[in-house]
Amino acid sequence: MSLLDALLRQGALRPVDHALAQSLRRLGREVDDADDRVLVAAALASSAIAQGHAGLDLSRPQVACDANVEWPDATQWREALAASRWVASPSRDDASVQAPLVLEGDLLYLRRYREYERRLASHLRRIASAQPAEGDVSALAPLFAALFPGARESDRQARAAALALLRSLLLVTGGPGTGKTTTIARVLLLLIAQSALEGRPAPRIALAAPTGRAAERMAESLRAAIARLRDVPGVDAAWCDALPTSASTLHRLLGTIPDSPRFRHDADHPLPFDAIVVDEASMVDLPLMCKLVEAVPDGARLILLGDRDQLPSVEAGDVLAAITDAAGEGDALPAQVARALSPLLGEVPQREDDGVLAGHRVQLQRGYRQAQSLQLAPLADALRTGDAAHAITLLREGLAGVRFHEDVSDPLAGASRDALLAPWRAAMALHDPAEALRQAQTLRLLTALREGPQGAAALNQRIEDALAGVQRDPYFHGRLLLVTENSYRHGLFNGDIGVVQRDATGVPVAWFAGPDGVRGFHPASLPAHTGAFAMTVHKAQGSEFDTVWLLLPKQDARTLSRELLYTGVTRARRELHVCASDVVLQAALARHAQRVSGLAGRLRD
Ligand SMILES: Nc1ncnc2c1ncn2[C@@H]1O[C@H](COP(=O)(O)OP(=O)(O)OP(=O)(O)O)[C@@H](O)[C@H]1O
Repeated sequence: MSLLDALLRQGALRPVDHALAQSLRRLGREVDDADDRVLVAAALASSAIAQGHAGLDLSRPQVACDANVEWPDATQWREALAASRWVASPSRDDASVQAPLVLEGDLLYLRRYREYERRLASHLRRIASAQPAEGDVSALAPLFAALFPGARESDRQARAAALALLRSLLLVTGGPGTGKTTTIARVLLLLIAQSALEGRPAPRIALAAPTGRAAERMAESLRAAIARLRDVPGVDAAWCDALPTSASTLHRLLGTIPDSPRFRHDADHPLPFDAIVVDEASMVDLPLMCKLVEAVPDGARLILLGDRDQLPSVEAGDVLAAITDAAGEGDALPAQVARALSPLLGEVPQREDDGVLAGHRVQLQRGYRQAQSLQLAPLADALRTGDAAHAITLLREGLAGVRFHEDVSDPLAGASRDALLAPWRAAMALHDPAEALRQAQTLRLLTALREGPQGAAALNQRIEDALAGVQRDPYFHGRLLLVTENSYRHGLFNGDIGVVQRDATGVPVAWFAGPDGVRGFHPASLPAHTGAFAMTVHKAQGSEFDTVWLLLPKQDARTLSRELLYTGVTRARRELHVCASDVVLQAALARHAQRVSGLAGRLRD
């Protein structure tokens, strides 16, 4: 049996991957080029995209496909591909490729994804190598010192802000509550003050995030940060007034064109902004990040905020991780940059300027948000670093606000059932949509899986049965909804959460938060949606809840990883419940949500 047939028989390929291989086989017969290894590689390069990889790594095919087969030897496989007419082996920056597949080293790409990577790398280099026009930062020194009193004691937030003045491309990475938004509010204030001091118009600033919920949270945090800035001595109220207070989704920022994968803003029609700040950058996939950087005008700043330890984007990507890998830790600065920033930062450790992204990243380390009642940081650290023994000890010994329900596989049965349902029952008693939406954010049951008895779909069903009865109306008062596709017509986006309320006449209305208060829709007119009492950790990215119940499956599953656990627990603000066995925790923490990508290599060269 051919390898292609074996993979198909094991269910390791989707019909679309197989169809690609079949069409190459048909064409290949005509021209005597139908090597099974080439067809298999083509099918796997296609299926790899669906799993979030940019392409197929010939030296590690099992990363994209866990079938039980004997894989070809990587060297011979590469040679067979290099000899095929369907495969181009261009130089890294060659933009003239026509073949459907592209081989670079051990990486085999579908041409389109190799193009996304090539264009993304080239535009990141363009942005990174541009120098902002304003060179001298000394005039800002008094304001800088007022904003960052610890600037000379290696405060990372101060480092990030100072770098933002000098760099067109900056990555600010850090876990939840490390002050990314606070720092950005200060950066933007400094840019506005700089323009004012130099008699220039205030910079045009855009704030964006990959989902509507993340954009809302970003705007909320920024408004809170601006309110605090008004009390800092030396800060002019007019500068605060010039700060942006709303954020949009990336799709809205770039301007979707109905039925087209393209956006209104692109390299030929760049965004009309001087500074573009993108939050939750770990959720941005390769095609979208490519289109974003292409639309960044020459001379504008791009600031990416995110947590690289979180799950990567669902679609092909892990772009933030690749960029941060290429940029290094950022604990030391290239000598020239360190000198230019010394009026603000004093002495800063220096490093060789070794690559186009060196000195373009700062990792914030200290957490500030920690509620007294929730001692999350040690657990989050153990999960992030995959230290299973320590994580299990912490869970068993107890941390404030954290409950370990060891070996519990059904939190809807037994003692925890009422505790779980109580906040949703409380939301059902409310008649004000804004209040009900607020209450809806207080608790979430997060799962690793979507399907199966411990998947989000089945759990939602059971929660809805418990709340409204088996014979319920599908849109019962208090039902939580999760939008699962982007709809520009509605202004509703994948990941948006709504709540159903019955009006005085009993008609159901689904309410969602919007930029100017709540907005109501008739349920029948909504874009695709599901229940939202339980949701996957993937869908919860970019959101936070007062109380999180994290349920792991009874058995290990490929979707489990340290990134999934870290993302899940860091959604909790006040209280965290973990339902899992030690065996599954250990298996999950031994796995990385790794993604195959050539981006870091392209950015390092
Ligand atoms: N240097 C600081 N000193 C004191 N408090 C701070 C400092 N930086 C941030 N905080 C506080 O920590 C909290 C979290 O800050 P912020 O929202 O900026 O973090 P974040 O990294 O953007 O979080 P998230 O990733 O969850 O959005 C805020 O209440 C903020 O006031």
